[in-house]
Amino acid sequence: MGILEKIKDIELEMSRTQKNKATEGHLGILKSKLAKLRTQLLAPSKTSGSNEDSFEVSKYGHGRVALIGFPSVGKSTLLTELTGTDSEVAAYEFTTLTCIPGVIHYNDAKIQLLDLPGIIEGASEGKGRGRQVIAVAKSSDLILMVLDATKSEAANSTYAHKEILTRELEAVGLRLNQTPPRVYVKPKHSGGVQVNNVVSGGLTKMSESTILKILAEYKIHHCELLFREDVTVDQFIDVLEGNRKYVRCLYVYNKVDALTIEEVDSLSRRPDSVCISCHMKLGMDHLLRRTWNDMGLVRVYTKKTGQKPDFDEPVVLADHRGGCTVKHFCDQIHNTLSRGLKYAQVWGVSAKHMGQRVGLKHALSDEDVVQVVKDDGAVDKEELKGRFRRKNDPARIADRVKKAKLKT
Ligand SMILES: Nc1nc2c(ncn2[C@@H]2O[C@H](COP(=O)(O)OP(=O)(O)OP(=O)(O)O)[C@@H](O)[C@H]2O)c(=O)[nH]1
Ligand SMILES: [K+]
Ligand SMILES: [Mg+2]
Repeated sequence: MGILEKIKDIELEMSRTQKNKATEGHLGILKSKLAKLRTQLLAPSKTSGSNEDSFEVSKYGHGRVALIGFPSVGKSTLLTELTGTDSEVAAYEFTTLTCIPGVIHYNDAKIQLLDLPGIIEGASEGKGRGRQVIAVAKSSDLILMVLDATKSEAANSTYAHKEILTRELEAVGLRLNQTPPRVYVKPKHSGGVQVNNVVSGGLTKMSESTILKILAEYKIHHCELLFREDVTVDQFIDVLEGNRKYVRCLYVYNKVDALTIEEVDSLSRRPDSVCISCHMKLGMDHLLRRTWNDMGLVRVYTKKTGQKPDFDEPVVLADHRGGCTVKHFCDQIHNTLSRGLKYAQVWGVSAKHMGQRVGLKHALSDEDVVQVVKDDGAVDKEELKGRFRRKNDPARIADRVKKAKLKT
């Protein structure tokens, strides 16, 4: 039996199984099996094995945004509108057949925007060019899920489209607008499974026996588990699979020119949603602003002692877990800068007061001004190491001894 058939079988069994306390463990095992099969499906050594028709284009700029959506929702029209790059637009489906990159210039940053072929239900299992499209989505810092607003309320199909696409992306390990579950697994050689949970109110979404059954499915018999969050079975499996990608997603409803004001109003109130019309050039500024906010890019203006800040060319820092720090800023300018830093002075939102003196760990905010003060007296650690190495180099020692002998 092929992987796809096995997946179908398990999905069928799951749909037939009633959800209650008694079946929780069994469902947990089925979900783990499903997750493992899907991971197998993603493994690169598939029949063709080659990725010559992959859509991968090289990364460019300070971040990458992918346009994901059903055919003919207006992805290419949007790319052309935001970047000026031509991508063929037509009324028929599957006009775009490959990945077309463009660049958004916004707030002195360059953001790579990727137009992609439309995807349909079954994309994660290889329908259409679904797998290649999803691979590009996985490599992005933000996904713009483009939806056709005219197909919304009446048939409720925009809702359906959004759910279908979300399911397709989830099937390959993408998690939209979620944070990684705060559950930690420490494998051990013996001692069985030890469950520590620091969640007030305890774990309400799965029992300890379900946890053990799922662990057994992953052949984990000895480990220390720490739950800092009341997670679901699915989230727990995500932790064990370990290959999930957590990415931000904005839902972009295009073609609102064909809707009433009331309909637009209701769509734009949905979470993480933006209404636009490429034809009427509506909502573009708003979309760019939301894109910028979601990417978490930080602009830092540099300043030299006794001079005015340089507001022309900021250093743009990409989102780092735990924020963009003075260290990230220094590294972006030069890889040795942080070593010689005495302190940095900061003006802006992140500073407690104007010109606050801070160290490398200080987290910077967008549009901060930073002045680096170098410690000229301090000897560089790397330089010291180098000196030590040179001094103790056997060849040099031998050389020194030889010279000393010659003198005497
Ligand atoms: N009414 C209206 N039509 C639009 C708008 N934006 C795009 N369209 C039309 O929608 C159709 C599809 O546009 P495309 O940009 O080719 O859509 P796509 O998502 O790139 O399609 P594929 O590449 O085939 O997946 C074209 O006929 C566009 O003119 C809009 O804001 N309003
Ligand atoms: K089209
Ligand atoms: Mg297109």
